[in-house]
Amino acid sequence: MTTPGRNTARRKPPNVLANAPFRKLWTAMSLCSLGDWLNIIALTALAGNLTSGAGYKAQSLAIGGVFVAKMLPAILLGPLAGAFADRFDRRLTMFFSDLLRFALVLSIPLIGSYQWVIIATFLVECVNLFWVPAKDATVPNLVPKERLEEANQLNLLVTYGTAPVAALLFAVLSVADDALGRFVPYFADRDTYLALFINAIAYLVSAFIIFTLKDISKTGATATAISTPSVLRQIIDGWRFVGGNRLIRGLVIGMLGAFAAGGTVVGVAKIYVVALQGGDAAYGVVFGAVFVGMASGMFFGPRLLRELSRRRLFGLSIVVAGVVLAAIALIHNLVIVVMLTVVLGACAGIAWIIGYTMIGLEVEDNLRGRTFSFLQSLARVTLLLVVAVAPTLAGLFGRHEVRLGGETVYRFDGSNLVLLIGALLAVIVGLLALRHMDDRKGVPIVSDLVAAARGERFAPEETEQPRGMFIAFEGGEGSGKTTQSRLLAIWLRDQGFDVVQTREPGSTKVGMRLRAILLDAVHQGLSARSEALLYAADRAEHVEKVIRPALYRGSMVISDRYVDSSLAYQGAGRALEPGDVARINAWATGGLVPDLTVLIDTPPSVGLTRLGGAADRIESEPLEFHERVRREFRSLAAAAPERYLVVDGTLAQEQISLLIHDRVREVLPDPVPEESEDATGTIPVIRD
Ligand SMILES: Nc1ncnc2c1ncn2[C@@H]1O[C@H](COP(=O)(O)OP(=O)(O)O)[C@@H](O)[C@H]1O
Ligand SMILES: Cc1cn([C@H]2C[C@H](O)[C@@H](COP(=O)(O)OP(=O)(O)O)O2)c(=O)[nH]c1=O
Repeated sequence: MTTPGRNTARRKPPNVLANAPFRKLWTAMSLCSLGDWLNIIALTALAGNLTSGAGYKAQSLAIGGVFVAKMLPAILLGPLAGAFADRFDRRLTMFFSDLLRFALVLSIPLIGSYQWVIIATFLVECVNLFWVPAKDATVPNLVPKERLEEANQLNLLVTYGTAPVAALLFAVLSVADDALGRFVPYFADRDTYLALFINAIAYLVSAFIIFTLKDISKTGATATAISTPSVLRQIIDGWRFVGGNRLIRGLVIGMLGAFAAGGTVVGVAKIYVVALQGGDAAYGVVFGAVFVGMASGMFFGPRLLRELSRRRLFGLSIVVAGVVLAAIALIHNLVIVVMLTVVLGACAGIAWIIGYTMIGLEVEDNLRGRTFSFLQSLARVTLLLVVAVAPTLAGLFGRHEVRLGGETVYRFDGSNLVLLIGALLAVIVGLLALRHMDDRKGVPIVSDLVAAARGERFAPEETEQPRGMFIAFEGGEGSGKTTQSRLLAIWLRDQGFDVVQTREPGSTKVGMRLRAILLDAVHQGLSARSEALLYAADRAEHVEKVIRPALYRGSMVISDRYVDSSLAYQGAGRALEPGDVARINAWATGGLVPDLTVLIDTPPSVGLTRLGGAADRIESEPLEFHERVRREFRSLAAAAPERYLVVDGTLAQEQISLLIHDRVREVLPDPVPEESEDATGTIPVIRD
């Protein structure tokens, strides 16, 4: 913890935990969260133990019952209690809630009947409905506004971060309970009691801390009123504005799929562990494994396979979660199941964090808060359904044995079935996400994965190159590029090709803005480097949004200017390092090189005089600049004659066209017969 004024003194303001009242509240919250998690694990385990003589079906249903009792109050009565809680003195509300929870939890082992487990669970959750909103409303009172986000993050950390701690603590406590049972007969065969006692004490300590926290305002009057719309309302409203966005819809469904996969394990863990001859300690370990995995997935996920498209990683992690879940369902070995559960949790965590981040980026600022609360409500309902339905379904299916010939018998119980169904769902959801959200269509996912594992981004080989053809026109000002590229487009269309005619800069939405900056004579002070970067930015958009998609469709793409213009104008004209200009452009275009570049070589003295209208920022450069540009174009062409056609721009338009056709005909996928030249004769002359 940070002390104000010490290591954070210089630039960073002090950590929110330096605020003593908030620190106290946070400690109480951490204890309660730990208690809550311990409570759910201990009670489901206890429900299983109390009904162990009643058969598989009754035992499963009993565990499902605890989950339902645990989650129902929040969904049914949440908003009601929220409104109520705001009218009372918050400190006393929390204090008495803690005392009540202490008494209720303590009564469970003392009474020791299944019915009371369910009733007490339900009551504890009803009390929680008062505690939580009182706590939520108190935080903004104790913490300055600019620290609120940090405080909320800390809240989230203890809410979920205490789960694995509680699970492991439970495992340790049930072992300790066994040991204690040898000396104190009361604890013998009462594996979960110690955990419940600790749980009760956590609430009691929290009550004490809250009681000493005098800074909590007495009523809700001074605080920002918090209104919590019902979970159902949030979901309906939320779907209205995110349902229309295809990407977000995919993300939400995928995230819930991942969540449900983790939830199935939690739901049937107890009965599955019993079937695998594991005790309560083993149950705690499996429960904890899900959360340890999730936490590490959320932490390492963003760092994992950096070169892989996030959308692909999202879909893949859900598919892998499904496959791992299937393995968990089928392999009857506790140690392997625990290890696989960590992997499953990690996959779910990766999917969750990627989805969360992507939604954060996609959704506009003013809708983001609502979207996240929608997501959390939906996750809660999904979890409720899964943890309640999973054990119930498992119970109804019952226990089965399959004879595999001879002595070998394979057990296939309800829990195996439920896990398999969960696995199937996750795989389907993951595959749908991969198909609908893929941003690297045409690139095999395996090659992408192998490259990403090596820390590289996979660039398609020659054989996977787009089917279309890319022709660029280059040359100085007024050399006739626009005229000739249009004529070529018309000629190719006449041959039946699908042609996309485009130009640089300014062929995309962003590109048009960049063009305005680049060519407006007003921006005289633009530095050479930023000019080069802006042209490269325009090109990156152009390649990704226009050229590549067209090439993948099999179209002919004709671009008026491309990378060579930057090499000539920014490299030679502005005297930037040619290697640098080439590198940023190779990066911007993902290495896309034209199949043919037509250089219309015209002396600047001729070209510039052909232009009408006011000169733009580049046209108004001195003649010497344009001479350098021309020389660079020519030397680029000379260096790779197989990819260039250099034509004399002072020839007549028709002559230039014929020269271009001759060369293009050679490189076309289906050679165009000479007679087709007649078609061009009918084309009207194009004037600018
Ligand atoms: N071969 C040519 N001979 C004479 N004028 C030409 C020729 N090609 C084009 N022009 C004219 O020169 C001007 C500039 O041509 P344009 O195709 O816009 O060049 P660029 O796109 O290279 O700036 C236009 O008015 C066009 O009609
Ligand atoms: C594409 C590109 C263009 N330019 C300059 C050259 C041109 O003067 C201008 C493009 O203007 P534009 O009006 O399209 O002219 P033109 O008909 O001559 O192609 O941008 C660069 O300096 N670097 C580049 O990478």
